Amino acid sequence: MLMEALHAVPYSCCGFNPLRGVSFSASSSSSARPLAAPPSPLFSPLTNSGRGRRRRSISMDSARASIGLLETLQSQINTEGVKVEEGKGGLPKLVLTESSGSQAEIYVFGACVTSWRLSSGKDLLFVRPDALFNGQKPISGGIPHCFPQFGPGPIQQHGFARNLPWSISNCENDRGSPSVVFELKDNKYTQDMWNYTFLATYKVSLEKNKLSTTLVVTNTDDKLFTFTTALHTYFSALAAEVGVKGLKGCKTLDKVPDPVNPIPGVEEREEVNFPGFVDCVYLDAPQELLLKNGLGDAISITNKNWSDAVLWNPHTNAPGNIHKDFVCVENAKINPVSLQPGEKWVAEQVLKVS
Ligand SMILES: O=P(O)(O)OC[C@H]1O[C@@H](O)[C@H](O)[C@@H](O)[C@@H]1O
Repeated sequence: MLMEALHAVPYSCCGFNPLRGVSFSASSSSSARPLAAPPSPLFSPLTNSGRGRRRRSISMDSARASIGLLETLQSQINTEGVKVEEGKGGLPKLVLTESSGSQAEIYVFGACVTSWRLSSGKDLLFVRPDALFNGQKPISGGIPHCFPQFGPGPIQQHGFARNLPWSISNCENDRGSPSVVFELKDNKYTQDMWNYTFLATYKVSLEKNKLSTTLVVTNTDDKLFTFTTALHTYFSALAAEVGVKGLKGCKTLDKVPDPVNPIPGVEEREEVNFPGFVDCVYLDAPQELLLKNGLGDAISITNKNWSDAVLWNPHTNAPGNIHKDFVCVENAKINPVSLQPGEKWVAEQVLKVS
C-alpha cells in the first residue's frame, strides 16, 4: 500500500531531471521524459539499522516532493529526532534534533548539510543568499560534496554528487543523538560522465556541540577507478577576522592566479587568514585544524583519512558583500584515490565546538 502510494507520485510533475538539468512541467509528455535518471525503485533492498530493526532504503528520484510524499517519508523514517520537512524550493530536507536542542538540516538533493545550529540557536554553517534550491544547480552553501572530481578536470566542476538526489538508507537515534545515512549509486547520468559503477554512503550524526560525517566510497565495478573528492564546507564567519590554525609547514598549491596551473609553495603562517581572494590547496594537512570564525567560536575540524585541505573565499568575485560572511575550510582528497573492484575508501570529518 505504502509502496503503491510512493510509486504513484508522478515523476514528471516533479520538475526535475537530474540527467539533463532541465525542468519538466506537469504537462510534459512521457515521450519528453528522457528522464531517467535511473528510475531506481523508490525502495531498494532492505538494509539493517543495526538495532535489530529492518529498514528499506528510501530513494528520492525527484528533487521535489509533494506533501503526501513527505508524510510518507516521515512515517517510513519513524525515528525520534529525525523530521522530514519541505525545504526551500519545495526540496525535501531532514531536520535532526538532538537532546540538548541542537539541530542539523540536510537536503536530500546533494545530501547537503545546510545548517548546524547549536542549542543557543547560532548556526555555524553558511548558505549563500544567492544559493538556488531548484534541484538543478548544486546548493551553494553548507557542506556540499565534491565527488568524483574536486576539479578542475574533465567532468563538471566538483563532480556530480552535489547535483543529484541521494537515497536515505538508514536513520537511528542513539541515546538522544540522531543520525541518518544517505546513499548514491551510479546511474545513466553519472555513467555518461564517469563510466563506473560505485556506491557512496554518507552518514551524518549530530551530538551536543558536534557534527560528524562519514563518507564511504565503494568500487562496485569490475575495473579499477580513481577519484578525487572534498567536503566543501561553508562556515559562517566574519571573514576579515578569521584565523585557521594547524596548516603551518604544509605544501600549498595556490590556485588564485590560475586554477589549472596552481603555484606550489609552503605555508609559513601559524594562523592563516583571508585578506582577499583565497583559493589554496594544502597537501598532507594535519588531522586537526582550528577555525576561529571571527564571531566568537573556535571550531575544531578533525578528520580521519581526508589527507588534504582547501581554503576558499571568493572575495569580490562573488556578488555584493557576501564574501564577508563566510569562509570555506574543506577537507579534501586532492591526489586521486585508487580503488580496485570491491575496495572501499572511508573518511570521517568531525566539527566540534567547546
Ligand atoms: O563555485 P563552486 O563550483 O562551488 O566552487 C567554488 C570554489 O571551490 C573551491 O573549493 C575551489 O578550490 C575553487 O577553485 C572554486 O572556485
